[in-house]
Amino acid sequence: MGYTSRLPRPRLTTLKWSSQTLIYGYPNSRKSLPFYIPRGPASQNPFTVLESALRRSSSTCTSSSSSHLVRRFYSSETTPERKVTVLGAAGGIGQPLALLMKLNPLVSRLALYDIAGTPGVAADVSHINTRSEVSGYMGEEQLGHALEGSDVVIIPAGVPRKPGMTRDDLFNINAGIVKSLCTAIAKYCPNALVNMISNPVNSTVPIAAEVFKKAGTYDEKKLFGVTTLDVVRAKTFFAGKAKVSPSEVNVPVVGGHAGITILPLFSQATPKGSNLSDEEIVALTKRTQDGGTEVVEAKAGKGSATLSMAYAGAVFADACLKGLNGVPDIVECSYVQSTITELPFFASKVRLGKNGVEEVLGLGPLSDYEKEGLERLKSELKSSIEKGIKFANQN
Ligand SMILES: NC(=O)c1ccc[n+]([C@@H]2O[C@H](COP(=O)([O-])OP(=O)(O)OC[C@H]3O[C@@H](n4cnc5c(N)ncnc54)[C@H](O)[C@@H]3O)[C@@H](O)[C@H]2O)c1
Ligand SMILES: O=C(O)C[C@H](O)C(=O)O
Repeated sequence: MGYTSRLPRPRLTTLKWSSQTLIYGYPNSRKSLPFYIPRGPASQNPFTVLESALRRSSSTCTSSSSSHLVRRFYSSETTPERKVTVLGAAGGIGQPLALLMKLNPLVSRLALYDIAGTPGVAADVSHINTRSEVSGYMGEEQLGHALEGSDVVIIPAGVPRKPGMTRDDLFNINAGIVKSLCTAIAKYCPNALVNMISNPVNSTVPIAAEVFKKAGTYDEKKLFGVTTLDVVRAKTFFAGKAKVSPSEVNVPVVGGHAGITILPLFSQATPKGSNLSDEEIVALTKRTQDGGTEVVEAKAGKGSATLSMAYAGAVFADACLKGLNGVPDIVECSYVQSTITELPFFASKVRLGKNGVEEVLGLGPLSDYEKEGLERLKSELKSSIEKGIKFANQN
């Protein structure tokens, strides 16, 4: 693949340390592409504005981390070392997500992996003077290096939709990609938290679970389908109608991540008192369910949501890192193994902690409209889960 195939022995090695720069490259090869990794002091971190935005919206549903605790965990002296790996890092989501993770002061090592194009993305992102050391990996033979020692693995690898397609139409290509990436995760970083973005999420998460079970590494607390973009959309659309600031809104979104399986619970939206009519709630629900399609159609064949997804992915990964670091009361919606309905996987609020999922929270009181929506989504979600499980065990 690309430049790696021309290299004698593509083993990344630390060639030189200085107080500012770590140079990764290939020993004895003048052709190798060194990555210059700035190691500036945390005080130069330009992330402050984005950091506070992430902190504010990191409670998709709720977060009550006190500001002094957040400050303590963000200080460079006490923040633990955390490695984050992005698989599919050169893609439409992968690139802005790599940027956002480079801006996150909780990350000390950022590994960027793709089947093509990673050296350029890694070199580019590595010039940003924030805490983390960046390294790029390309081609299957480097996947293990990308994953080793990782605390959080984010997976936006695979093909996106074009107009007229459902997310399930991506299954034939993306199921195999997810299966092989998860096989490598089981081998190289079995304890990492896995944030699955690749569609169809309703099936790719069960595929990942089956792969981990076969490898003997499955821990249901560590596998997440990223449904944060549904929450981000629900907040934005609700705020527009209720004429409040989107950053003040909280709306849980439950179920799954495709069409009617996306169920926003506007009856639980805060701030309360918006007095939206039943018709307005129905329209907001439909717009949230069709949010992905709205972007796919607007992009007219050039892919699906990338920038808003990178933002949502960064918010969710940030919440996972805070949980790992022991920040209390980190609650996000995510598609996880669940017993809150009869379905084995279901999206709901989850409390994140040092081991991943600390608690899967219940649905709370539902309106009659939401109760109907819940019953309506179950058969589609069930068959997407079964399709994923069958694929993982047949292939
Ligand atoms: N969960 C969500 O809310 C959500 C939102 C938006 C998009 N998505 C999904 O995310 C996925 C990626 O979307 P995108 O717009 O970034 O697509 P993209 O085509 O722009 O990028 C995908 C990247 O994956 C890489 N890739 C392909 N096979 C790989 C492999 N085996 N290992 C590593 N990398 C590999 C490609 O080289 C490419 O760089 C799609 O499946 C899309 O449907 C999910
Ligand atoms: O809609 C898509 O295909 C991408 C993603 O699932 C989204 O919700 O934007």
